[in-house]
Amino acid sequence: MEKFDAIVIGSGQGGNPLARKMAENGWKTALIEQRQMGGTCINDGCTPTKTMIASARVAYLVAHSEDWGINNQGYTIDMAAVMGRKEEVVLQFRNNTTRALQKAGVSIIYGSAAFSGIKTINVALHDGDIMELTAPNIFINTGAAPFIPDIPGLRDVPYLTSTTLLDMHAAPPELIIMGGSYIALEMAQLYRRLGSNVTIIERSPRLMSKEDPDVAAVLKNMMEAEDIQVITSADIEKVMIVDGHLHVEVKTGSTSLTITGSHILVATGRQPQTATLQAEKTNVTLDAKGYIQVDEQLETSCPGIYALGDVKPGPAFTHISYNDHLLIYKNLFEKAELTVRTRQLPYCMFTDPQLGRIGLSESQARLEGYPIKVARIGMDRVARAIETGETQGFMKAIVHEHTGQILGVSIIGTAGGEIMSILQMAMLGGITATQIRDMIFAHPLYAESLNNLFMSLEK
Ligand SMILES: Cc1cc2nc3c(=O)[nH]c(=O)nc-3n(C[C@H](O)[C@H](O)[C@H](O)COP(=O)(O)OP(=O)(O)OC[C@H]3O[C@@H](n4cnc5c(N)ncnc54)[C@H](O)[C@@H]3O)c2cc1C
Ligand SMILES: NC(=O)c1ccc[n+]([C@@H]2O[C@H](COP(=O)([O-])OP(=O)(O)OC[C@H]3O[C@@H](n4cnc5c(N)ncnc54)[C@H](O)[C@@H]3O)[C@@H](O)[C@H]2O)c1
Repeated sequence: MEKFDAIVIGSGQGGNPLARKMAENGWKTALIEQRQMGGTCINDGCTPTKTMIASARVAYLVAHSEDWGINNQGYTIDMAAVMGRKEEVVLQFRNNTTRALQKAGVSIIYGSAAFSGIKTINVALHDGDIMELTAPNIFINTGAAPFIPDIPGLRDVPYLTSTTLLDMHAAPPELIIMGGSYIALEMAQLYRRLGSNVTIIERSPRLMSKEDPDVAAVLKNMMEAEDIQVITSADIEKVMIVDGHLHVEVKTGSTSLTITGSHILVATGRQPQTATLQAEKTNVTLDAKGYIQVDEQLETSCPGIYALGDVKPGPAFTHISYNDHLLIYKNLFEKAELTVRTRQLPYCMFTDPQLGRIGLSESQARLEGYPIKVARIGMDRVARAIETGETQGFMKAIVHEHTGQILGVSIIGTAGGEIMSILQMAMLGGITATQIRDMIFAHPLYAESLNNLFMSLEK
């Protein structure tokens, strides 16, 4: 049995920087990965999707170039080039990750890890051997994988997940998407722009159902403006193949529909990758859904074993996994007393235009009884948006009525995530709505309209 100071299971967005820093601090560190370095974000998630979304946006701009007074003679999509570009960026990020870990002296072990005892791990190596490891400090960063709901017929058809869709070398002619949240909306617009006919089928009454109704309404308009069919309040009753074509039987209210298509993408959420970890051999507790339970400092019920990223309950974003590593690292090596309780939770959905979000939504703030004022301005009143011809969406900020502090932000519009981040900084620094109303921003930035956003409170 080989002894280490630290073992990281999974090359996720928290595990990689943590392994590197521990090794740089002199800890003998092993990182075990069963697939590819870089985990979901680099290989199947953020990096490939955002790279392809960039190609899809170019296709959209070329298709609509006449709106900006530019005529063109038509265009074709070179899917091999789109995929090649995506694969190059993924490879670059994956190789950078591997190099950084190797440089720091991390022992990278390719194989599938499972606990064999409290602080001991067996790795089923890719060559068929078993390697035994032990360490006083173990960090579980095994992430999540697509959740496939139990719908009659679904498992009998060749359904796609976000991972397998990204491996297709042609856009599906008719793509049915189950789900109406992050993955569904980003993929719907991406593949529509690459030539697919797309139908979204969402169980909740609206898209992105955790967001405010006005946000969901803009998202629905955005999808429909690109001829993406959106069906909400939908119960999928059955999936089958008829004459080589997919049929999805849907009930919405009292109406029954059959949606047909060539491909179906299941985007109904993700589940933690803990099934093969054999956590029962340690004192690590899982919840009913298989997530690893942690305290506010991300330590599991077994002292010395921590969990980072999507494998624990809570928001599943790359930046959260990354911040998990920072919290653990600072607590272990710098004697900080950081907890997850007070940290900010920004996020951005990369539809075009983007949805940038942080803090309380308007509905949440009202439900929780905060005394609030709502600042709101349509993007069609933002000078920069009018000039660039991209006026979909709005900026909205939830402001505490008495203190002027910003409690939450929803920006749906071009550069929505970037504008949200400006207000995130204001929230962190305690800068009030009035201060931002009167601040000088360079003209004519999108940010300049933050003046007008907070002027709307005076009306
Ligand atoms: C299509 C898509 C798009 C996304 N876009 C965004 C985005 O734009 N922004 C954003 O913030 N988030 C996005 N996400 C979410 C983001 O990818 C995850 O939150 C992020 O990757 C965090 O992952 P992690 O650190 O928990 O682990 P992961 O990155 O999931 O890595 C876990 C690793 O552990 C390995 N592993 C699992 N079990 C074992 C085992 N037993 N032994 C050894 N290795 C094991 C896995 O192979 C994997 O490589 C997206 C996700 C998807 C699917
Ligand atoms: N830009 C980003 O940050 C980004 C992008 C992609 C993914 N992600 C992360 O990946 C995770 C997974 O994303 P996701 O969109 O798959 O999951 P999700 O959990 O956000 O949404 C799943 C959606 O599927 C719907 N649904 C569930 N069962 C259904 C059914 N039987 N029929 C129809 N609809 C059904 C739900 O109502 C929900 O709207 C998210 O937690 C997100 O944090 C983030």
